[in-house]
Amino acid sequence: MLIVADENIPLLDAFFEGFGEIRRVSGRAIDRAAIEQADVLLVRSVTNVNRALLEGTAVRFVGTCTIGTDHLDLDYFQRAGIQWSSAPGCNARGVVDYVLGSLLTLAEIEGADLTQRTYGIVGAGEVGGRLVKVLKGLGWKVLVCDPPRQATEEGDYVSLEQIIEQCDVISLHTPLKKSGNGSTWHLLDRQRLEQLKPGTWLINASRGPVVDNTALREVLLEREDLQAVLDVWEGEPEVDVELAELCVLATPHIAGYSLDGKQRGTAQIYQALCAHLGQPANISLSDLLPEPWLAEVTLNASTDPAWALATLCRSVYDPRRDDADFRRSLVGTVEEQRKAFDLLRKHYPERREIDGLKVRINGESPALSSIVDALGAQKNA
Ligand SMILES: NC(=O)C1=CN([C@@H]2O[C@H](COP(=O)(O)OP(=O)(O)OC[C@H]3O[C@@H](n4cnc5c(N)ncnc54)[C@H](O)[C@@H]3O)[C@@H](O)[C@H]2O)C=CC1
Ligand SMILES: O=C(O)C(=O)[C@H](O)COP(=O)(O)O
Repeated sequence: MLIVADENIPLLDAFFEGFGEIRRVSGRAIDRAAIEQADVLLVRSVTNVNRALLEGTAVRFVGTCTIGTDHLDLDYFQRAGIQWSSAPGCNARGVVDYVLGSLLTLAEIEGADLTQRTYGIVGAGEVGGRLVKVLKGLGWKVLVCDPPRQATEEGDYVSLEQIIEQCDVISLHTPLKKSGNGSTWHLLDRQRLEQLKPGTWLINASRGPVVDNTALREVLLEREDLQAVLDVWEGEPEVDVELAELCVLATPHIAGYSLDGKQRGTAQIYQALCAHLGQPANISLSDLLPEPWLAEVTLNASTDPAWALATLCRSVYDPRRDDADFRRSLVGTVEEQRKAFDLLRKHYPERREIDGLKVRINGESPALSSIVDALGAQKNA
């Protein structure tokens, strides 16, 4: 069996060498010639997999080690009888940690009290659902907009219009659906961006085109009260540099780039391929994932809760480092910037997730205890 795989998929040998030959290719360079003889194609989000790529090849299984599937032509897969799998939820925790880190930075810059804001989460699936749980666990006011879930599930949902009217913070976690019923392309268009409440913080770690980037640039230029955090960009790896400069935090699509999340994505696709081939999945991620570099954090019971929250989040991840690296890369020609975008992602440093962190509290503190619980970190007696 020949497996053609994006070279940026971690643990390729550990999970897939038993299946046959693995041929590594740069994700953006995967073309028909590269996959002509392949039986299995393993990709990440940068490879568009569609009829033009697949028709006439031997590929019968496509795995994407990502949550998002907007780079896959699923209708064509169905028509052509091609099996496929994504990795639902694999890096959702990483995105939650990114949003928490962004909120801490915004609060510091604005001198704002995070406990007094109203949060609007748009899209309450793997990422948004976990984020809602963390924010509610912290005792913060959260509104949730998810029309597809609202149509099929019980729950307290509001409309996007209510989110725009009532929320001080809006975080977007919908998939990108480019057209048709339920399209999320330019979900935040110029009109909706103009309607944002004074002082709104807008965070987009979903897909770039969910926000009209040109309109956002223009609105940010007109309205100094708005603050934006962008991890994803229309047209990435090419980025609107002026828009990036207007953002409080700008990062190169790394919100979900925890080591745990990336390796979990590979493990999920391994399991899906085993199921496709009718084989047992004997390799376990827990045997491969290294111990976190930071095993434990100790807090004194007298620690201020806001300080404790910031310390715990930042001990695991602080998006200001990624923001600084990204801004340094926004120089030179467009081609150089595109390469830099990909290189920052390819050589991303090890980052772990908050729920792998052990926290020891010296003494009794119900306030600190509930913060640790809300973050999903582990309490060490
Ligand atoms: N920046 C990054 O590194 C990452 C970005 N992502 C992006 O985040 C997206 C969401 O991820 P998950 O939560 O795992 O997906 P999911 O599929 O579990 O949840 C998406 C939710 O959005 C809802 N939704 C769909 N259309 C909507 C609309 N118009 N308004 C409000 N809600 C709507 C769905 O009903 C669903 O509940 C992914 O599709 C991917 O594009 C995911 C992981 C990492
Ligand atoms: O899982 C997703 O969806 C994401 O957005 C991934 O974090 C994207 O990572 P790459 O596939 O672009 O490396």
